Amino acid sequence: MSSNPGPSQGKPKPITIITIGMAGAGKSTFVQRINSYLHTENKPPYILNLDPAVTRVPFEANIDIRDTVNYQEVMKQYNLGPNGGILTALNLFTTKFDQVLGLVEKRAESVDYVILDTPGQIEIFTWSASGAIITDAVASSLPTVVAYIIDTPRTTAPATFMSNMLYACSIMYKTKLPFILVFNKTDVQPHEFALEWMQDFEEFQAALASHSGTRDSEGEPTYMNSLMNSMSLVLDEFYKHLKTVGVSSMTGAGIKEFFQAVDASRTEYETEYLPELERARAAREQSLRDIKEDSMNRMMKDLEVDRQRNPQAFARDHWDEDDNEDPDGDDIDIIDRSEEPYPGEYIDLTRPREENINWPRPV
Ligand SMILES: Nc1nc2c(ncn2[C@@H]2O[C@H](COP(=O)(O)OP(=O)(O)OP(=O)(O)O)[C@@H](O)[C@H]2O)c(=O)[nH]1
Repeated sequence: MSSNPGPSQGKPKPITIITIGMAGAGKSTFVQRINSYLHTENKPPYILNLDPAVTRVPFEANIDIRDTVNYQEVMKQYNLGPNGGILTALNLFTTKFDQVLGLVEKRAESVDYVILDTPGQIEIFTWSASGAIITDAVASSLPTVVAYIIDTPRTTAPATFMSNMLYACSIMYKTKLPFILVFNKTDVQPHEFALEWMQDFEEFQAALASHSGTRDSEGEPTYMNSLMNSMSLVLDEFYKHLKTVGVSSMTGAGIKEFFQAVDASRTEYETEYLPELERARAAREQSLRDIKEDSMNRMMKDLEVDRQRNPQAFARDHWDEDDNEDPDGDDIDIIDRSEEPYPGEYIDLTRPREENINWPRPV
């Protein structure tokens, strides 16, 4: 695994797009659309399908999880339901992910974009250990951006919109990666309403108030209504860190703008994510060094206590460098007990091996 995803001499490293979204949001159709766009731009991408349960993908994946793990077999063998089967299949595949990354890195010189299509059940990727391992492995090797696909026609109700944004927010803070909100299916429903709600929380609160069911029988705002009002203020901060694009995976509208957002994310990755990653790496290494040093200090302290308690023994045991010279020339002092006559043998003290030994008897 490469440890330097930063800009190098010559061709910049390919940027990885991880597509995530609720079931039916249009991830696969979107991947197919960006794939055909990149082909027309003469920049064919490298595609990974990570959905083991998908029956048909509308694109030719370079690496397909289904070639490695048979999800139906996993369900049978491990006696699992569909979601457990998908999760276990993804876990099994993750154990081989270093090979996947090796293959991707081999193609780094010839491709500009690597695309990951993830399982339809969003939580299987976003909240599983394997999803986190895959995301971290890719992001520590190549510049990476998350494309969060939203089903725009199904997000026009303020409560649904809020749930979707909270989900996106949690993924963004979990991965800490550059994040693009992709409002898909704009051929059916333009996404301007969402932009207005994101730019001005009062617009969102007004939309919320105009929806039925937001007041109880006494005319007071319901608990949900108050909660969502407050959340809209909280999310205001989250919206500032986002790029948004409206696309139609059906017609291809907005795809060019999507790639402008992706290319802009490279800078964000290099200036924000990468230094954070290197800081985390350095902190981890420092903490390992600290643990080692602490153990060493404790061991030396213990030795010091022993020396003070028993200075004569210490004087006898004093390690003389000259005494330590190995006549054979190989400086190994470790004793191999397996050379002894009865290595590791259980000794039954009640039946001494040599009869002439006078074992003390209990009185
Ligand atoms: N009108 C319209 N329909 C779309 C668009 N994108 C996807 N769809 C439709 O939305 C449905 C779901 O699309 P998929 O690409 O299968 O969605 P997905 O998120 O990959 O689905 P799962 O992986 O099963 O969760 C399909 O019927 C698509 O034809 C779009 O931009 N416009």
